[in-house]
Amino acid sequence: MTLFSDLLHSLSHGNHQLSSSLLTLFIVIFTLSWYAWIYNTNKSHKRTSPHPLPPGPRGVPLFGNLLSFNPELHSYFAGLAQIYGPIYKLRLGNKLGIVVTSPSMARQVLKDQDVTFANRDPTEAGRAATYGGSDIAWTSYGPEWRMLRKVCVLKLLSNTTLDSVYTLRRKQVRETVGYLYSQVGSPVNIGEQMFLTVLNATTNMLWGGTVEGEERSRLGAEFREVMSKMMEISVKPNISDFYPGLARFDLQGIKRQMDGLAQRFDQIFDAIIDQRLKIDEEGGSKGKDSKDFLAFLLKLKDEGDSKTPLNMTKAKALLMDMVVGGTDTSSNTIEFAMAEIMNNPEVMRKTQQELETVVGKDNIVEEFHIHNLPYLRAVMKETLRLHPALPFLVPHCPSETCIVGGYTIPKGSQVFVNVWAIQRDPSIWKNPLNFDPERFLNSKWDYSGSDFNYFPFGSGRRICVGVAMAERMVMYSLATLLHSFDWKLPQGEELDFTEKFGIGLKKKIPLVGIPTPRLIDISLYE
Ligand code: HEM
Repeated sequence: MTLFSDLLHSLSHGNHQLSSSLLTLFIVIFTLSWYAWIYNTNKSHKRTSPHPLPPGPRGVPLFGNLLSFNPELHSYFAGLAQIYGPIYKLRLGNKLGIVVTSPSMARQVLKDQDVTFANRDPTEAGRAATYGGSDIAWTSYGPEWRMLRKVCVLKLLSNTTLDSVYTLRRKQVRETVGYLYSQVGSPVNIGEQMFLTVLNATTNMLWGGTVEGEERSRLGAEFREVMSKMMEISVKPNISDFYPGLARFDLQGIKRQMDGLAQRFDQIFDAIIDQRLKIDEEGGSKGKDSKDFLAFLLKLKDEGDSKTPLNMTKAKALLMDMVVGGTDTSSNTIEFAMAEIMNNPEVMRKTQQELETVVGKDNIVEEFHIHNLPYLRAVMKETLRLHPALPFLVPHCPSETCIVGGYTIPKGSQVFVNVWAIQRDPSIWKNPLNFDPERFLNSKWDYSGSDFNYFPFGSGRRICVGVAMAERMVMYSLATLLHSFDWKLPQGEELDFTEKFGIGLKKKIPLVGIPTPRLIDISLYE
């Protein structure tokens, strides 16, 4: 099944059933406009630049290259790079896609011309989910984005703030340990448990000091439901993204569905914010003590910078980024790491040995321990080399026409940097498909994005804003899972590492493992 057959399927089965005559009319109009678009881009580009467009596969009228797309885009794009080279173009309906697959091209995009490429072209669903694209991930480079980024880096996701909300993360991780202990000897879906752990830990950090008890569980469950529906919709190929002229018709009803979910999400936020303001008004000690991201944001909103104020909509969009940006990426990384560790008994042994030395078997892992676990850190780095959560980063979009690798990249193109393929390139990495954490022990590679052979969090101005939180959450969860339990596969099952491309990269077949307790004192599981 190709990516586009999904799209045609949803068109014909969507709520907006198109009559065949209307569909024919659209096809005729858009075939003509597609030819006009190709003619104009080629002509204007030949007139203004001696540099050609990058090479690329021939497309068909109207669809461009979309019809031949394979849903596993990360490996499909890597395969095309073998034919067309480290930079090539794809026609995505009426849009131009540029795929970059070498460290030198990535450097030109993310470092040498960082400012030009520091923009985004939000999808219709992404825009609808984030208050019209008012969050960090979709806002284009400029004063608004700088203000949001500053709030995140200096206030919400700084080490000081993350330290101050540690108890809110810890609470969730300890609950998960308790749950796993109750499942000892039975198969557990590790990815699902980690998704819930990270999501609950994140919502705890967002508003965990504001709502308590049953109310928190109820809001958490509703939030989870809305989130998972949003993710489901976000991965559907949307005709409005490939033919912006058609966006206003929302032919598949994707924007309408996302608007509905965003509204539900907004109501949850409003309820929590009201509660928070009520606590503040009452002036009790609870309000003063409840340090969570919401408390930080509301304080910042009042103190804000007058030129680019942080209004309530942007504050909510920021909270949304924390959840969407942080949950799937971190939990998929933990799941892949666990799969690789379970597949490599020597890696499991070394990891547990390190934990025994640093934490001891009569103690539980605390987050501060992670600074003294170099081997586990190397395991996380190696996991992100082989399985980067966002294999194309978040696509970049040049604000003006520019030259990369001697080719013209027109303003407004969608640029996909295939970090997945670069981090598996045999000309860069020895035995690239082997899981070998040792290569990261005492190595120069880190998450700063300064080396274009290894940059799982991106590089330059748009580098992931949540690196510090991701590192804490992934390391702390892995350390806890491996310190508290031994893990084995259910009888007769084999590990499968097939990856599935969606909002990010995840395991196609969920990892199921059977936990056995390692600690003698059962009170350490409470
Ligand atoms: C293992 C976990 C994670 C990985 C691998 C990851 C990776 C990335 C990557 C590759 C980008 C795009 C960089 C680019 O476009 O050049 C990104 C952007 C972003 N990430 Fe993460 N991320 C992770 C966790 C998190 C967490 C925990 C948060 C927040 C709490 C977060 C928030 C964001 C945001 C807001 C952006 C957009 C930044 C911008 O456009 O300025 N991420 N992330």
